[in-house]
Amino acid sequence: MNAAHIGASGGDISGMKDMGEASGPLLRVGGVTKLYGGRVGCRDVSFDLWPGEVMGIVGESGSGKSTLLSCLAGHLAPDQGRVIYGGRDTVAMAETERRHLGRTDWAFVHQNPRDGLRMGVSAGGNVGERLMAVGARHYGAIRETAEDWLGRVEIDPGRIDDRPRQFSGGMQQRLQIARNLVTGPKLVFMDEPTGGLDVSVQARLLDLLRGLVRRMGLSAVIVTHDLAVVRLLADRLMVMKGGNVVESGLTDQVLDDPRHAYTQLLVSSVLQV
Ligand SMILES: Nc1ncnc2c1ncn2[C@@H]1O[C@H](COP(=O)(O)OP(=O)(O)OP(=O)(O)O)[C@@H](O)[C@H]1O
Repeated sequence: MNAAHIGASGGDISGMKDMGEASGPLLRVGGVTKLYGGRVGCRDVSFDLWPGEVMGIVGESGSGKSTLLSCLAGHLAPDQGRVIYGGRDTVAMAETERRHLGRTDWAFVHQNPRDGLRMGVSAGGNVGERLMAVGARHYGAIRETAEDWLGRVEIDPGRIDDRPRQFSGGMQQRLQIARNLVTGPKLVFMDEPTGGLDVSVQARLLDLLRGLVRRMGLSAVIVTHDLAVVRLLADRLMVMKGGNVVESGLTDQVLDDPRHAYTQLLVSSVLQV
């Protein structure tokens, strides 16, 4: 997907004229740096994300994946750099505008479904709430859409009135995905979406995610330490180490022919498991 664009991303996003145009990148990340005191969270990260493209970010624990994702999604203010969406720098945006984007154009899937769901609200309420946040008002239509979405994420629509805590971990994660996707976001951030689940549950979730991403033509940035996740979902890959991107490229290319010694180690350590 978008192979013609691969490699077009670079460190310098100044002087680019097509920011925000329909034919241009959906997200332009330039020189994003976040320090925690003297410690590097992430340093000078730049890339373009094109419509319909899935970018995977991999690396060992502490490599800076979550810090970068938080900076991109506006949960954390970078010390330097720009995150251009729709022609506007979201770093410089007012908090209220960023929150609006979070309801309309963006979605964020947390590793722990408890961070992305309202545990005291029914499954249908969790999905319906997002629709209401973007203006839906008709109760019958909201409930119908919620039922449809429960089905799409393989949850029995008959359980629409159950609370998430009555669901298994895998079901909770699928409900979180339904809550996030029901409004048709343009860009989805995912932080270890299959983390903390049993292997068989992970496989089913991955399969479901892959289907949804492809069918909806979603653009996504997915953080994971699991190379199987990026192999299945990501068009392109960035490998992080010590807060820096050490290698990037088409997923299959990077995984099948890793250039950087660290990526070679990551790939070979998976093969040895
Ligand atoms: N709130 C914080 N305060 C201080 N240092 C932090 C904070 N959050 C992260 N760091 C440091 O920033 C670096 C990158 O951490 P980060 O959590 O982004 O990595 P990660 O690749 O997401 O790791 P994991 O896979 O374990 O979540 C690490 O050295 C970490 O110790």
